[in-house]
This record gives sequence, structure tokens and C-alpha cells, in this order.
Amino acid sequence: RPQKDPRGPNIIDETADFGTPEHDNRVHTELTQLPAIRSVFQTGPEIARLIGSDYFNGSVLPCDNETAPGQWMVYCSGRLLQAVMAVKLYPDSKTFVDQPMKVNQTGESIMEHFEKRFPKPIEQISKKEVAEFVDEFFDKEGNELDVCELPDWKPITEKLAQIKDDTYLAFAQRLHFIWIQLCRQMKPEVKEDPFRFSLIYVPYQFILPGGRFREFYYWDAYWIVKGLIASELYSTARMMILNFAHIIETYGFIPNGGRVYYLRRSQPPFFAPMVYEYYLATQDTQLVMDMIPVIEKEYIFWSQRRSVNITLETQEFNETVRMFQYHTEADTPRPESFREDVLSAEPFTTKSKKRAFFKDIGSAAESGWDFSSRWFKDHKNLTTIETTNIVPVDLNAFLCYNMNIMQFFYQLAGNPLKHMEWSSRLSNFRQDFTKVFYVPVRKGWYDYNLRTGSHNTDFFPSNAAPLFAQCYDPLNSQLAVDVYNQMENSGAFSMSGGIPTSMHKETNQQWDYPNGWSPLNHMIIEGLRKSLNPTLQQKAFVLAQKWLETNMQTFNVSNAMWEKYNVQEPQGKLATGGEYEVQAGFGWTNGAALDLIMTYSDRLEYKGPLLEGLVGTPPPRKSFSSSSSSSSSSTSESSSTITPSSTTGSSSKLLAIITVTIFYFLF
Ligand SMILES: OC[C@H]1O[C@H](O[C@H]2O[C@H](CO)[C@@H](O)[C@H](O)[C@H]2O)[C@H](O)[C@@H](O)[C@@H]1O
Repeated sequence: RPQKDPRGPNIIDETADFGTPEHDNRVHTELTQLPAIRSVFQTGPEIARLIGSDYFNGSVLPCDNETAPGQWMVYCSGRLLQAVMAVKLYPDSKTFVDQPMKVNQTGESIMEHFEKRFPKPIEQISKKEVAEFVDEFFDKEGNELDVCELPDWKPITEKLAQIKDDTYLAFAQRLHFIWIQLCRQMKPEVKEDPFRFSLIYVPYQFILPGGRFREFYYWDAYWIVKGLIASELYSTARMMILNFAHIIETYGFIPNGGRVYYLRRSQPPFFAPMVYEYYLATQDTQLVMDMIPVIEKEYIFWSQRRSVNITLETQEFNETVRMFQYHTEADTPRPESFREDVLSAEPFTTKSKKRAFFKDIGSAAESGWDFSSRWFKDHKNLTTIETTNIVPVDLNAFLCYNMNIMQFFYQLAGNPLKHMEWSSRLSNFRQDFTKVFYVPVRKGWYDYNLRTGSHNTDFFPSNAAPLFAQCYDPLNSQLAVDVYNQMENSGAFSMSGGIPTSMHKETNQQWDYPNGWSPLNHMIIEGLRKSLNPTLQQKAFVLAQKWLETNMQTFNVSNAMWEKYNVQEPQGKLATGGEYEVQAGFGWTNGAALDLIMTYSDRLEYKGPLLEGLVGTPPPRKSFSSSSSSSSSSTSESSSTITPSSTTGSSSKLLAIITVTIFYFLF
């Protein structure tokens, strides 16, 4: 979020409440006229009894003695967690599991105190008692993180200077400032005394999404890295990558987010694409060499722990192929949404049905789409969730992209044997991918359901993931045209604010209509842009412009970027639905927007009414060095060949920096 006082990277107005939950709530209330805290469930002895039931014995926990030996009894299971959730200590269930234990406390000592003080059943413990206990033994959430300085941040960059349109330039500059607000580093005690924290230690500073998300998130980081590259923050992007490498070395995979309670599930696999984007921008071959074994290690996680055999029956013979699935092993309520999960599971009367439900819930969280009609049997109700029956087209397209990147990296590394190995893996997988997901009569790729043996041919942006990941032969541009037409026929491209997540209107889930998310809008735009078809490339531009206008118009009235938007509304409105309030910040929204602005910096033109919330900060236009260079994005249009971004001369850069520095100094 931009600073109130945009004078430079290190100036933070101490009196401003930017970045605080209070500010988020206030802005949100002003915008939506909704109460700041939406309370869906009421407390009561029956609910407390339900929350206090035994969910842990014989179950697979989200973190345990092996992965989080000092923390699991507090953050991933146990009666204290249940008591906090039963009394609804905080409006957001995630708050408690983010609170560090006080100095000199351990998980064991806290649980001993708790058992001694409260030998009674959970439903008999009052909210006041729980609140006092938590205050005595825990610090405030977020206390373990400090804001940090971005070593590579400059007020103006060459890429920014190339943006032709004044309004887009002003907007991009505001986004460029937000990185400063979202930078965090861990206090030394997280490394020295890790068992007091649910936060997972990483060695370098990083950019977080914002709001309630005060830790790294795996797939968010891909769009954050894209945005950092657009902002020329290469060393910050590198630190993000090195943090993930450290995590893979430690755990063998990247968890959903940087907290111990996420240690049983991942998120869409975007580590290799991050390294690839970084390489394109910097040509840093050494980093690629260093990351090759790390990417291989992550790939083993997906192959060994997240794959499934599918038997394809043809008239002549049966063939078994191996595809990937989102499928966590954990089968207890998610600690960060414990109360919500227990209440949603209420209709299930047996332990085994509840466990299956929790596993499908966790698996949907692994997909990043938590939650969506995409995972529901009846396309309406969360209780019909069946994520583990679904073989998702996007996950498989992303792993196809991983294989492609690996064959390219091994070529770069001068290792022909490994290059051949990954090339043939890729080519076999692409063939199997087509067999499993392509539906000829519906001219597109769709999720496959193991239970029904059929495809879900409804519109979801994930159907376009193979275009983005280029898990098809780009020479077959008719295929891309067909996919575009299918999506257009669904009406998904006719919304005034961008592309919705589905056309299912009755779920009230955050990954459904009318909500539009930046990663999905960006993915479709990029998929069309990377195609070899000029008409689709033009469509990509139109969609990009629409999405950016939604972002800009909402920024204009709220002075913030948001996690997701209601794309049904012409003026850009905040999204609702799901289990928490829409969050401000926001890492991937900024990243996707900055990347799109840089990609189309030569053609974007804002023609709408004056956006008063944006004017005031743009540096004087006349001082910028002009450049006729077109796209500064990493991936060139009309070809799957990638080219590094172009740059202007260093003297003009210096002039721009001096001019803008003077501007900030004066104003
Ligand atoms: O606390 C509920 C859920 O919140 C996260 O999900 C959402 O935010 C993430 C961060 O921006 C994003 O990656 C995800 O796609 C969103 O749905 C978290 O990732 C979930 O695991 C968590 O249960």
C-alpha cells in the first residue's frame, strides 16, 4: 500500500495507520457499507462442544512432532487451539495461530499450564479465561516481523519511464511504492528460538501479500516476482527465490505459506517459473545452475506424493497414465480456519466422513482456490466438496511448464543427457495431458473427475492454464482460438470489470462469480498473448486494459490495492464471499498489474474520467527520457521464444533519477 508520505523508500509516517487491520477494516467499511467484521457463526455451548470434540486422535495433523517438534501441540492440534476457537477469541481464526509464544515459554510448558488451569471440558471454559491465558503466554500476531528496506528500490526506473500514458504512469508509480510497505524481515529470535513461532524461518527478507497474510505464500510469490522484475527490484526477487530454495532444501517441498500449520500442503508449483522469469530478466545463469537440483527436488514431491494413475479406455486397448492432483494427507480442520471447518463439517455424522471432508478442504486450499464450485459435486455447496476426486487441468499444465523449463535449463547448463531426459518427459506428458484433459466436442481442456469418469466443461479460468503454460503445440493456433471462443461463449469475457472465476452465482465462495482474481486474469491474458495468433493477442490487450482499469478505479477511491475484485460492477467494487474479509495490500494484484502495465507500456491509454486519487504524485512528464521501445515484458508476443527486456541508456536513467529525486525533495 502506498505511503501517505511518498518521499522515498525509508520514510514511513509513524502516525499513519496504513498497513494496519484497523485501516483495512475502515476502508473496507467505507467502500462496501458492510460491517467491518462479518460474523457468520454465533458462539454457544453446542458449538463449543462440537469444536471441543476429538479431531486429533489417529488423524494426520497439519504439522506434527516431525515437522514442527516444538510447535505442533499449540498450532496444529490440542485443547488450547480448540478452546480459542470455541469461544471465538478473535473475529479471524487465523489470528491466534499467528501469535508467537512469549520468551521462555515452550509449547510443552504452555500446554502443561493450560491443562492444569483448565481440566474441565472445553465448553465450560469462558472467553474471559481463554483471553487471559492467551495474553499471559502469547505475544501479538505479527510481532516477529520487522518492516525492511528494499536495497534495490529507486523512485524511478527505466521501465517506469517508458510508460507513455500519464494516468498509467501515475498508477504504476503508486504500485512501485507499495513494495516498500510490503517488505518484511524476520527478527533474529525467529532463527535463534524457532520453536516459539508458527512462522517458518527464511534467511532473507521478502514481500508478503498484505493484510491478514503476514507470511510468504507460495503461488502469490510468482506474481510478486513478476512485479518486482517490472519494478527492477532484481535482488529482492532473488531473495524471494533463495528463501524458497531454503524451504525446499529443508522440507522437500514448498508449503502453502510460511507458517508451520501449512506444512502438510503446498500450492500451485510456481518455483521453476519464478526462477525462469528471474533468469529472463537478469541472464543470471549461475542462479539457474544453483536452482536446478532444487527444482528437481520439488518435482519429486509432486511425482511421489501428488500423483495418480488414470486408466484411459479406448476401443483397442486400455492405457494407464500418471497425472497430478491436489491432495493433502492432513485430515483435521485447518488450524487457521479451525472454527469454520468444524462448523462446515457439522452435517457429517461419522468420524470418517468428517475426516474425508477435512482432507478435501485442505486439498482445495492446496489448489489456491479455496473455495470454489469447481470442487463441489453439486457446484453449489461446500459440503459436497470432492477435490480429491478431481484431476485438475491447471496443476497438470503448471507441471508441464516445469518440465519445459527444466529441459531449457539443462540445455543452458550444457548437459545434453539431462536435457534429453526432460525433453522426452515433456513430450510424453504433453501427449498424455491431451488424452486426459482435451474434450474434442467442447474444443478445450477441462478438469477430469475420477468418480464420474467425465469432464467438468463449465467455464473456469483454469481451463486456459495450458495456453499460459504452453502445454500444447503453439503452432496449432486454432486450438488457442477454440479455447478462447469457448470461454467467450460462456459470457465470462463480457463482465465490465474483468474475468470472473466461474459463472456459478450461488456459492458465496471467494473463488466464484462475481469475483475476479489477478493471477487468473493475468494467466488468461498471458496465455492469449503468448499464442501465435494476432487476433488473440489483441484480445489479450483488451482484457488487460479492462482489468487494469478495475484496479485503477478502485485504487482511486480506496487508495489501496485489493486481493480480489467484484468484476460485475463497472466501477470496480470490492469482492465479498468466503471465510474472511477481502484484504488490502496486495502482493499479487500489484505484481500482475505492474507486469501488464510494463508489457503494454507503449499502447495503454486511459480515456475515462479524471482519477483524482491518482493525480498529485506523478513526477513531471517532460523530464523523462522517452523511448520508443515497445514491450518491456519478458516474453515476446507471437512467439514462444523468450527475449530479455530492453533498456535505455544509463545517462537518461541517471537524468530521470535525479529529476524525480529533486521532485520528491521539493514536494
Ligand atoms: O485462511 C484461509 C485461507 O487463506 C489463504 O488463501 C487465500 O489467500 C492466499 C494468500 O493470498 C492465496 O494464496 C489463496 O489462493 C487464497 O485463497 C491460504 O492460502 C489458505 O490455505 C487458507 O486456508
